[in-house]
Amino acid sequence: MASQSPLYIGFDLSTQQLKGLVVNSELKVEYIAKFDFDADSTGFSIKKGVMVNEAEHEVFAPVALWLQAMDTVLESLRKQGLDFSRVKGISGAGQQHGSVYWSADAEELLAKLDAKRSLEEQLPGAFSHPYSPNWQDSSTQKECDEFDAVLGGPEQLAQATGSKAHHRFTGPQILRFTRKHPEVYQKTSRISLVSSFIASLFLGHVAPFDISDVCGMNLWNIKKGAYDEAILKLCSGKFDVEDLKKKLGVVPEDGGLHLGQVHQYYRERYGFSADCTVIPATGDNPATILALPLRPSDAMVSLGTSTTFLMSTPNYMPDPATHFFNHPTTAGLYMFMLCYKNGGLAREHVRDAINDNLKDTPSQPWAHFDETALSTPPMGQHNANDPMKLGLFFPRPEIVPNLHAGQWRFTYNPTNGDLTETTDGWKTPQDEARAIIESQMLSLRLRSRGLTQSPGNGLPPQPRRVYLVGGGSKNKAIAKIAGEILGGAEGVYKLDIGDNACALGAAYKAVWGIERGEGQTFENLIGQRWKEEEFVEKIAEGYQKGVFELYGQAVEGFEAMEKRVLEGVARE
Ligand SMILES: Nc1ncnc2c1ncn2[C@@H]1O[C@H](COP(=O)(O)OP(=O)(O)O)[C@@H](O)[C@H]1O
Ligand SMILES: O=C(CO)[C@@H](O)[C@H](O)COP(=O)(O)O
Repeated sequence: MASQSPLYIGFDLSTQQLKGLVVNSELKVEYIAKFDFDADSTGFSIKKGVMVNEAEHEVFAPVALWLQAMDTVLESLRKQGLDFSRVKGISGAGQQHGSVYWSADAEELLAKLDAKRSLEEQLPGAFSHPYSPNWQDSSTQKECDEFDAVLGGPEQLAQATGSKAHHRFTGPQILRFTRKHPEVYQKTSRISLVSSFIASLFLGHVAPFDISDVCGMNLWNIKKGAYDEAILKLCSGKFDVEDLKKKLGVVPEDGGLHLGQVHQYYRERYGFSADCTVIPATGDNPATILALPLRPSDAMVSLGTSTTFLMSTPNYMPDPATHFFNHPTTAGLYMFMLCYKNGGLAREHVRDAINDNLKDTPSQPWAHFDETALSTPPMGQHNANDPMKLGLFFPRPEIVPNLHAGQWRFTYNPTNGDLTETTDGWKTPQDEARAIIESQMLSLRLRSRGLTQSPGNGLPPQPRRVYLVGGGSKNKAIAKIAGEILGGAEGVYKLDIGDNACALGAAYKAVWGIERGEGQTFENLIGQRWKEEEFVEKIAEGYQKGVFELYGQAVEGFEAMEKRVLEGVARE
């Protein structure tokens, strides 16, 4: 007989899909429902979840699409037999940086939701603008230049807000909105992030921003724990800064705060109980670090379409090349993040070139790529005296470092520091299988090395464990090379939850928000219930003496190579 433990829902509203995942108090997944925007929606001209205006480099999503998705996911959970009356908490994970513009009628429409009708039928009038700018948007170069300048330079902006200005960050997006749609901006009553939009739907009124996700706006002064007045002034454009403050609202510090009970609509339509509580939804990356009791010395690498590298750390060390956010649950901790546009797609290019070269597409499409990568020695050095082969593989413009699309190949001699841009000695595409994995992992090691410490026993600074999530985490060749480069005193692990890390993290956040004892941290509560043997699998060794140190030399060459390429591009 099914247990009658309380249940918790985590919603993941990502670029391409909405998921609803239900766990019990023991953290066991009981139900999952998924709505794929391209495959399952009706009435929207979207591709990969978004619409594009190439001329202005705009990427955006229709908000009504998300309403249709929420109606369908709730219906699907009902059809699967979920007893909604057992659900005690709801939280969520939203794609970061996207903003939702609410109309003057929003609060009334949310409050008066009629259980006989769908959200999609009732809420379109709640938005002053039907679209939400997406994280892939790059229309805000002018605004980013202004943001970077407002406190003196990108370093100062990163120091204050955790990041230099980025096209996708919500502050530059809002400033552009005030210019492109001034009348609509004036008619906008509130602005939500995708995360607080999810919470708003369930509360029946506009929810505040989440303490972690607010750091993806370039507006929040992380150390002061308040909006930065000078930046807000810039962001309000020609409009009143006090009015912008009202549109943004206050930001509660507690990530486990009880925002309120689920709205009557959900009680009548689905059978939620009156004591089901809404806990702040956060960004998808902050939610991902909540998918396990991550320790400050652990690292997570998400190998999806893009690559993200996440760590939880007590050290706030902002830099224009990286991101810091408040930790979503634990005051005094921060989330460190690197976000690359070139991840899975770039690896697929090399994989396809290798398959084409062999005139063979095996049923397991990664088989030749993996075999080639593993039979190539580190940096293609067959002998210790051979130069190291290093490259950058960016089929799409990259964020880290900020470079246009391109491919660059070098050789590097660590003994004398000789660095030459050349394809001499490179066997293409064979050498590229290992080189592309090395390139991606060396970039992570370069940018995270200031945050790692020695795990003891005389070992060099490195993560305690490296956890892999996302589509690429199925690949053991990538895991092996990741361990050789990043280390990991205890090894490289895969989270056994397929591609559901952020929905799971959101559901765990709801468990913690409702069931925590006085002062009990997320790590403590989830740590006590976490079943290591069921939830993670060790898939590769981490630190290996000799090879880790060899890659330490390669990091130096890699850093010099990036610098050389950036200088070259600046001269173009
Ligand atoms: N066996 C595999 N080896 C390497 N990469 C893989 C493998 N299986 C899937 N992938 C990669 O996973 C990526 C998709 O990951 P996923 O986490 O689902 O993406 P998203 O970020 O869109 O949610 C694709 O780019 C694909 O190349
Ligand atoms: O922009 C960022 C992080 O800064 C992205 O990681 C988005 O948060 C993307 O979410 P997905 O929908 O791809 O998961």
